[in-house]
Amino acid sequence: MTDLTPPLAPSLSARARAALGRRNLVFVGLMGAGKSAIGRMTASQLGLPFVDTDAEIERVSRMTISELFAAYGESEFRELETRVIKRLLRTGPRVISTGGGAFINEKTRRQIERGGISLWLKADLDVLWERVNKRDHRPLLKTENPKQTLENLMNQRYPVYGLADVTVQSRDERKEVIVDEVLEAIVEYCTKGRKYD
Ligand SMILES: Nc1ncnc2c1ncn2[C@@H]1O[C@H](COP(=O)(O)OP(=O)(O)O)[C@@H](O)[C@H]1O
Ligand SMILES: O=C(O)C1=C[C@@H](OP(=O)(O)O)[C@@H](O)[C@H](O)C1
Ligand SMILES: [Mg+2]
Repeated sequence: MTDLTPPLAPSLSARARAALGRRNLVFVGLMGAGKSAIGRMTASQLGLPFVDTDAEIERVSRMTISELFAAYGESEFRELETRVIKRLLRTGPRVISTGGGAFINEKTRRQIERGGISLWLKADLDVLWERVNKRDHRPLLKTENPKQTLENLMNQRYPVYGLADVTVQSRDERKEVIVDEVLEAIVEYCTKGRKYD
């Protein structure tokens, strides 16, 4: 007997995976935007390996990010971050979540531009603050007024994050919803071949 059931339409994950092809997907954006959490879930939906650059830096240096900042300062951390990201971009495809400063560094940004699709998870100050004030592992926020520091970083960095290929709004919404929006945005960007926001 012939099976007359119509073929199922490809799922959103499958369409996004096909659209991405051999390219890496690189999450950028400010601390608390959800790069690590949403990046990991997106990788799982795409069936791709996931790497968080902060975790990779901690693994190779056998130090925490806070220890690295304290022992060697931010500029040494950035050197290490650039080297790690360059290596990760060389093979793929994979999903890479960067630390908030990575895309701001010109050298690292050029590497990301060459090696993958950059996706800015954009969020309002209050959303970011709600998320980051629960933990204290971010050395840049160990200041007198961390919320003000975060706002200053927003003002400095948002024009640069705006150079990313794709922008998705991270907000007070379930992570699964944001992941679906990320997948939709990838399909849209890859099929239309232009900046998406
Ligand atoms: N859509 C979301 N809803 C609720 N919590 C979120 C959402 N996205 C991220 N988070 C939480 O916010 C915190 C910061 O997220 P994280 O992925 O570490 O951000 P980043 O890597 O951009 O600094 C984590 O506890 C994470 O689980
Ligand atoms: O914004 C930044 O410069 C940083 C963000 C952090 O990562 P998350 O954005 O994942 O918190 C981490 O790389 C380091 O503390 C510096
Ligand atoms: Mg992170």
